[in-house]
Amino acid sequence: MSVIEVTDLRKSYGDRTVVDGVSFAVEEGEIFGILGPNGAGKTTTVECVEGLRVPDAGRVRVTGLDPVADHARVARVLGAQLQESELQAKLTVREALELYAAFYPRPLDWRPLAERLGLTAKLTTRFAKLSGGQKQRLFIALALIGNPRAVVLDELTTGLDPRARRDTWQLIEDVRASGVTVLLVTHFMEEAQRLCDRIAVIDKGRIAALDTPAGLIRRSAGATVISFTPSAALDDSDLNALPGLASVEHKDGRVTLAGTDETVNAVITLLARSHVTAHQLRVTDATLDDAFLDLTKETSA
Ligand SMILES: Nc1ncnc2c1ncn2[C@@H]1O[C@H](COP(=O)(O)OP(=O)(O)OP(=O)(O)O)[C@@H](O)[C@H]1O
Repeated sequence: MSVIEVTDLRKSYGDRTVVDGVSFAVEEGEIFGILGPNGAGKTTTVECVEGLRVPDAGRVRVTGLDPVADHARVARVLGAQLQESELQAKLTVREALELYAAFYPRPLDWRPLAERLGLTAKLTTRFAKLSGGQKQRLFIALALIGNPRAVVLDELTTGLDPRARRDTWQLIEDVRASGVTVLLVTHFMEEAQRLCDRIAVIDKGRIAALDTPAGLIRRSAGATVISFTPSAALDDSDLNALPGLASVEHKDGRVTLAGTDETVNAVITLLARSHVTAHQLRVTDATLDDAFLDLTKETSA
């Protein structure tokens, strides 16, 4: 059984449909990413998983339980990261940990948890005095304190500096290594590429693609990019006829082609046949960024 199962989820606000038939399943021990542009419906989707919103249609199960009908039991198996505004400014780190531990029947011991998250030196510090990274670490601790099987982390690293973001990534990897399944909502491609086993790309309330990061890159047009400055002009019709070609661009005497490995081989053959030398030849893999733009471009046009 999957830890989280979402089947044909639909949710509208008034006459605006923001989640329009979303389905995915998160397996035990996975870091599963939900990636999408602003307003795509990511938060609404995970709030339905958490039982904070009631779906209009479709089915959501968390370890087989309905998050709305079985809200109390779901809250015990699914940890949720809190939004900043939900903690009182004067609460110390220790008080917050003790308070939240008291909500659960079998909480983790907060001391080793605080130690693991690098909060031991901050136990007497009030919430308002914590840095952005320390607050995020506390939110992770509070999401884990109930000893959940899975945890939802929504935009956890937004607003953090690059160092704090990297530290948080390490923590998320540690959380998974400790056996907790992670559902991660993010805007950051690099974060998704680095952390997630699989990613659902959500756009306008629908799943545009669901695959591993490498699979998403492979399936987008133009997974390989080749660029060079030709010693003599190449015939455009020859370039356009290259197999697997996704796009051709000419700029400042440089030719940039997006395509597949087949395109690379064919362009090399074409250059040799045309006796044209390719100066500063570069072949690079597309990034998840490129794949994301490609996967969401049809619906955003
Ligand atoms: N309670 C609500 N009432 C009306 N509209 C809402 C409500 N909550 C969200 N929306 C709208 O639904 C759409 C989807 O919002 P949602 O927060 O799910 O998107 P998101 O993908 O998480 O976006 P972001 O990345 O910007 O957080 C947005 O246009 C938002 O303005």
